[in-house]
Order: sequence, then C-alpha cells, then structure tokens
Amino acid sequence: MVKTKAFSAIILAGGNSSRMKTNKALLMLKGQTIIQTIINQLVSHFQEILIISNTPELYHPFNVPVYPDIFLKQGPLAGIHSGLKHMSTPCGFFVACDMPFFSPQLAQELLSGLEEYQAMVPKKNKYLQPLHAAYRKDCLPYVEKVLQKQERPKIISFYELININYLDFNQRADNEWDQIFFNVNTPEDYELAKHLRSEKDSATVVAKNGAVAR
Ligand SMILES: Nc1nc2c(ncn2[C@@H]2O[C@H](COP(=O)(O)OP(=O)(O)OP(=O)(O)O)[C@@H](O)[C@H]2O)c(=O)[nH]1
Repeated sequence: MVKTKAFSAIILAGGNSSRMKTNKALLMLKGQTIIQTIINQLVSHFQEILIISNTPELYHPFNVPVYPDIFLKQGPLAGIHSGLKHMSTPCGFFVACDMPFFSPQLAQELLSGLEEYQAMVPKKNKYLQPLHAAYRKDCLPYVEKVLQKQERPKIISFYELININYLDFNQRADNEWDQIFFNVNTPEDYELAKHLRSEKDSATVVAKNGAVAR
C-alpha cells in the first residue's frame, strides 16, 4: 500500500450550495465547520491539503492554500482541473466539501491504484463517487480538453479518455457506501448529520449521497 503522505488532498469548495441556501462547507457540525472536520481528518495523512474555491477569503482562516477555478462557472470538473494543476505531488485524493465522514483508509486504497491507473473511483452497481476519488496529475490534459469543448461537463466525461479503474463496493459491507459518502446537500441532510455521532451512525439512515449513475 502506498504512503499517502507523499500525495495531495484537494477539497472542492467552489459550488453554489443552492439547495442548502448557505455555504455548506462552513456549516457547524459538532462544534466545528464541516470543512475543518475534513481538514482535521486529512492533515496527518497527506503532504499538502489544497482548497479549490473562488471565494478564497472565506477559507484563509483554515491555513491551507486556496486556489480558484481556472475555468469559471464550469462546475466541479473545473475544481478538479484547478486541483490537478496546483497540486505539487503526482497524485491527489479529491473530496467534496460536504462529505464530513470520509475515510482516510479508503483514500489510501484509492491512491494505491494510481500506481497503475490514472484515476481510481468508488463504484457500486452503476453508481460512482467521482468526488471521493483519486486522480493522477497526468489526467490534466484530458480534463482540460473536455472543459474546452463542453459547457459545465459532467465529471465523468473525461473518464473514457483515461486509463481508469473502479473500486468495487459491491463486495463490501452493505452500509459502507452510505456511511462514507453521506453528503450534506440540503437542510434535511444537515439536520440528519447533526444527529449522527460518527460515520457508523449513518448506517441507520438512507444517505442521499452524491453518487452519479454512469
Ligand atoms: N471548485 C469548484 N467546486 C465546485 C464547483 N461546483 C461544485 N463544486 C464542489 O463540488 C462538490 C459537489 O457540489 P454539488 O453539491 O454538486 O454542488 P453545489 O454547487 O455545492 O451545491 P448545489 O448548488 O446545491 O447543487 C462540492 O464540494 C462543491 O463545492 C465549481 O464550479 N468549482
């Protein structure tokens, strides 16, 4: 297994939070903001943590470098693009700013796959988790190509251009998918998250997660 300490972690925080109607990353969960919760979990595992946001002033208190999108208003793939461009290591673990229960062990597992593949993405049946995935820096020209061609492309639109592998969650414990990928998109999700003590508790709910069907 690779040492993630040699790699980068990138938190995407450039979205509109239109369903939440307030910045999701800065919502308080158990005494700290969601983004701080994520940073705290990442910090001992990675060489660097970057935040990708177009409102850097909001994130300066977190004491990690903040970079804007280069392709503006183009959605999360533009965040991945900026992360790939700015990370100073060859491999990055990318996570959405609204996923408070992520697993460093899973990040390590995904990054291990980058020895062979350009991207490693969790998959269950036809669902993918492209915002809890590992991407190699050499994905950059393919991401750029898609962003130059399409308006607000789906993240998965560059997958057919690269050498990608999927981490199969069908073989894992039933609730792991819902636990790890629980994300806070709506006020209802937030209420639920406040009552979960840990990722284990989310096993008792059906998480509305950010999975995309392929
Ligand atoms: N850097 C960057 N990140 C983005 C962009 N759009 C979405 N994200 C991030 O991608 C993740 C998933 O975003 P979504 O929940 O799909 O979108 P959102 O805009 O945050 O929320 P909604 O407006 O409610 O859809 C979150 O971490 C967002 O901050 C973007 O244009 N640039």
